[in-house]
Amino acid sequence: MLLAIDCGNTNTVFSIWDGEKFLCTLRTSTHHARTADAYFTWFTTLVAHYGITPDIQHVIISSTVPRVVFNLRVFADRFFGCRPVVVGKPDCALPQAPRVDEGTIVGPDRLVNAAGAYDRHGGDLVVVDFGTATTFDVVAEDGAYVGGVIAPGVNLSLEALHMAAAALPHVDVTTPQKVIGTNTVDCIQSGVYWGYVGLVEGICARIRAEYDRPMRVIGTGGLAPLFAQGTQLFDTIEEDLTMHGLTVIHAYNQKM
Ligand SMILES: Nc1ncnc2c1ncn2[C@@H]1O[C@H](COP(=O)(O)OP(=O)(O)O)[C@@H](O)[C@H]1O
Ligand SMILES: CC(C)(COP(=O)(O)O)[C@@H](O)C(=O)NCCC(=O)O
Ligand SMILES: [K+]
Repeated sequence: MLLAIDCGNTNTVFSIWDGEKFLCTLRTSTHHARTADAYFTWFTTLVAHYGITPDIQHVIISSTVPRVVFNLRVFADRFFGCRPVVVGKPDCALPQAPRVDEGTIVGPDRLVNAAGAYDRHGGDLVVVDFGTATTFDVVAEDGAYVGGVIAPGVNLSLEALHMAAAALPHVDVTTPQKVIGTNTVDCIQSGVYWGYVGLVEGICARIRAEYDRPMRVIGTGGLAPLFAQGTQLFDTIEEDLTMHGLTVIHAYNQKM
């Protein structure tokens, strides 16, 4: 069995892959100070709760936070006796090398999204990932990551508004009932929700115009289903896309 770990700037997600399906998906906040022992205590408690007795032989890690990788490596080594594959490190091969400016270190999550999306859909894609940042990853005809767009994430924008304006409260993102808010909270929710719908529609339209070939748009990340309610933009929403990409890259490295 494979343990796939996707560490974002906000959340770290663990999924157990038995070769055919994911047995479970566990989520914790991202903390570089969390020790290998703490990961294991949390992990064993939750898998027992789900009635799973995993037999982990392999671990693959993608992390947008470099500092957490050390403790995750120790976790893999100490508890599963294996050396993890870490996406973005020289010893992790990718099915298609990215084509970007020399010296650019592409976020591993974006390389993983590209590999997962290409495996499921073929090339000529935009993957929109609603994470801490909202990222747009362009996947070429041959499956290579060829660039994209990074925009501030939805929750980051809400937090910035609350921090900068003395009279504005912190609010959660939801689908507003109306565009014209008649109280402060509704006004903020409308601004962020419809602002983001406009942002993703506008950026994808411009990507399509510049790319000059038909492209499909795939949405992923925690907030993707919420935004899919407000636009016809997405061909599909796949919440497990990053995890799927990790299984694809792991299988590719096994064959090497
Ligand atoms: N279903 C949800 N409803 C509301 N907020 C969510 C949901 N899922 C994720 N979030 C929030 O969206 C943001 C991005 O989450 P996530 O996709 O886990 O980011 P990352 O991969 O960058 O760690 C976080 O602030 C998280 O709390
Ligand atoms: C853009 C990101 C911060 C997104 O991270 P996330 O929202 O998943 O936490 C991450 O992919 C990153 O640090 N990228 C490095 C720069 C780049 O991809 O070009
Ligand atoms: K992201």
